[in-house]
Amino acid sequence: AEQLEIAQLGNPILRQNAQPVEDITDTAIQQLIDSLIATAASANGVGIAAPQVSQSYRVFIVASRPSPRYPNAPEMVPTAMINPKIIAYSAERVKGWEGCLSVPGVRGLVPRYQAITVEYLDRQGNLQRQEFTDFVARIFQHELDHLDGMVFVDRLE
Ligand SMILES: O=C(O)C[C@@H](Cc1ccccc1)[C@H](O)SCc1ccccc1
Ligand SMILES: [Zn+2]
Repeated sequence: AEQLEIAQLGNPILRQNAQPVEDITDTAIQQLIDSLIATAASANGVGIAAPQVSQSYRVFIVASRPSPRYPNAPEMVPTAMINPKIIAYSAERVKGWEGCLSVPGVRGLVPRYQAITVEYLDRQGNLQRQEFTDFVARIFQHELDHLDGMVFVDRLE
């Protein structure tokens, strides 16, 4: 699949509220998912959201893997999450370092819920309900923000 250009902060597409996906079987959506996976891999990302490749749809990829800053992050198969939402979250929030492919060269300490219960449709259209903690929870919240026109620098305390 093709690698797509990543919109940079200042591009209004990053500030829009993305649209829900109506038809998951649409080949355009399936191709978008493949391109998102390829783009995240080539950019060494652990996640990427459709608005970052200028497609204002509610879909993102979570692809956690160990990194120097998060050495015990789980190795995940890159997972497409369509029309995702958080249905429960922990009281406590944890600060952690984040970066963003749309904000190069910037790192910041961002407070995120330590544990979340989420629902999303997978690329086969099956409803998934899962609990994520720590780094994977952080990536999910970072990517969900992108669908709501938010960027991590908005959350720096
Ligand atoms: O722009 C994005 O959405 C990709 C983000 C994903 C991320 C969110 C929260 C915390 C860490 C990463 C990153 O830019 S991907 C690059 C990266 C990879 C591992 C650790 C930190 C940053
Ligand atoms: Zn980002």
